[in-house]
Amino acid sequence: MESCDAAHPYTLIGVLLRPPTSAHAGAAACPGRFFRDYTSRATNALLWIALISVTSLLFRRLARLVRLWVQGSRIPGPPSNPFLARSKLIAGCGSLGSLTGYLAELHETYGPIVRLWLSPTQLLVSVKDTMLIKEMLIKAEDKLPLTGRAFHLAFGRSSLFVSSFEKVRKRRESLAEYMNGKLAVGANNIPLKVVECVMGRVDTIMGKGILDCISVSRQLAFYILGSTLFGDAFLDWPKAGMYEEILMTIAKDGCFWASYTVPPFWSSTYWKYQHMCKRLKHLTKDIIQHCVERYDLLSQIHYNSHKENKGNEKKTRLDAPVLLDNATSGGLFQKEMEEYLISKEEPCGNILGLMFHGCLATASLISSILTRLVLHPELQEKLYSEIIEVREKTYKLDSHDVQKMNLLMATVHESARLLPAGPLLQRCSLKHDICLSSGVTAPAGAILVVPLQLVQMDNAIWGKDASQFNPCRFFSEATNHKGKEYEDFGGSHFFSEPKKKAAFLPFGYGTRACVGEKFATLGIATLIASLLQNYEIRFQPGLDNDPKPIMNDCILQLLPSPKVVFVKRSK
Ligand code: HEM
Repeated sequence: MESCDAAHPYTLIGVLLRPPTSAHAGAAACPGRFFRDYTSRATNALLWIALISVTSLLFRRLARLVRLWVQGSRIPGPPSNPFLARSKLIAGCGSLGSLTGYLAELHETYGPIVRLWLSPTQLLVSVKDTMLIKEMLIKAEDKLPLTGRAFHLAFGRSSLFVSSFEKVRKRRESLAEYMNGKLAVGANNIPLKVVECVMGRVDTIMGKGILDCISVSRQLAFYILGSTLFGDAFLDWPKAGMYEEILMTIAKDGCFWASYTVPPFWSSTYWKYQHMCKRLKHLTKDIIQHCVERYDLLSQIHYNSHKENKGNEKKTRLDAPVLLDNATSGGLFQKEMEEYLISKEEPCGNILGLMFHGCLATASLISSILTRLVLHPELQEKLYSEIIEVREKTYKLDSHDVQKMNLLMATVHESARLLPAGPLLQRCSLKHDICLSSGVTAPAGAILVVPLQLVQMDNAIWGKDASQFNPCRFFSEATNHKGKEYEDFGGSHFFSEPKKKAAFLPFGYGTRACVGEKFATLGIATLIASLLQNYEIRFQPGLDNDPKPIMNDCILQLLPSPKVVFVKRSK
């Protein structure tokens, strides 16, 4: 008989090779030993399983990395070792002023597709040729995981702005339908109310001191989007100012904190950021509550859920805000609103994400337009005449009338061309390699980008004056169609040349293109028309304003925000 203390082969192979009889005999002779034996073997087996899983995971990662290096090295680009990538990148961007400047030089040397190592595990592939851009933006369906993480960290669970296309596909479809239908109608009425609301505030701010284009644009964007999503109740919501401030602060830091793979729990600044995100969520719940009280949403939802049983006809509320009106008709935010009302814990991720992206992008475009208008008083006068001409034939200015204003629409497009919301359109394909018709294969996981400023200001496509502000370049087709209403306005009707059309990408293109393009274009144009109809925008007198755009190599720098005044027009 074996002693209880006898040495056992506590290894996987040992366990497998051991004759079963001895174990049974030992266990029968000493019952405590059976359990000890059993526990040790189970622990051993678990450790082995863990070791094998971790090793295979590491091998898979290593294999993916080697694949990335091999495939990356086949794409044209500067000869660089992925391990020395960061220092090369910093040197390249430093000497040429920005990443876009560096990419411009690389495209000049290596052609329309260029690779650049950002770190040993991060490969950036930049595409500049318009046909290849289209192909890439259709084939690459995912966004960078960093984007999804930034939204998730700041706003919580969401079914929009998530990295994987599979996860956003359904929500995108319902949102697109909603935006292109109801919001386009809502855009008719909102801007004038927003202009009145913001101008009331602008008068107060001007009384206190100086007003700059960026802060006015932020307020306009914030209120136009807020009142579109939440209804008129948003305009008199007392906490709107605080909401805007927190939203903008979170916008600045989002990507920085999301860049940590493990959240930096040790940093007090991180907790301050988290605290701010929490406050924003509370404020979102507050505005929903405010709307609920204003429009008696609860009874609407209740009424709605019982209407089929009772056979009642649906009541139409003409004054209902888009969000709430939509809630009653079973669309966009009904799920969020109902979940919130039931659980009181709904993080409102989609609402916050839309407010965040919509406000930032819309504010940037409005600011770009206002700056052009102050710089070009003659354009302002022409636009005013165009607005008055259309206005005389109509009862009240709406988005259908605005589509007839060719110069105004061209001004919105030209401003978007010269200053897109971000310097790069980014995509990636999480699972599959992307094979392009040029023969280049971008490996799965690579960061695929379109350098927007280079494409939208390419002399070869837009002509020698590509970097100049000239709304008339969009006119070729618009003038031919003068007087015709653009039912399907999507930003492309002005172009007669397919090359230019393909090189105009401020709202992206393809599978993950902006869902709010039509709404934003029409909403902003209607807003600018309402603004110019009532006010003239001028430089603040007595200040040293030099807002001329700066050209650095081929890259247009951000416009400085000129200090402005709004002068009421005499009717
Ligand atoms: C001037 C205003 C705007 C600009 C310049 C803009 C621009 C963009 C761009 C460049 C993208 C990425 C497209 C791509 O990767 O191909 C995007 C995505 C998106 N935009 Fe906008 N946007 C604006 C306003 C809005 C508004 C007002 C909304 C809705 C309220 C909106 C909703 C979205 C959504 C949901 C996505 C994400 C699509 C996805 O990831 O699947 N946008 N936008």
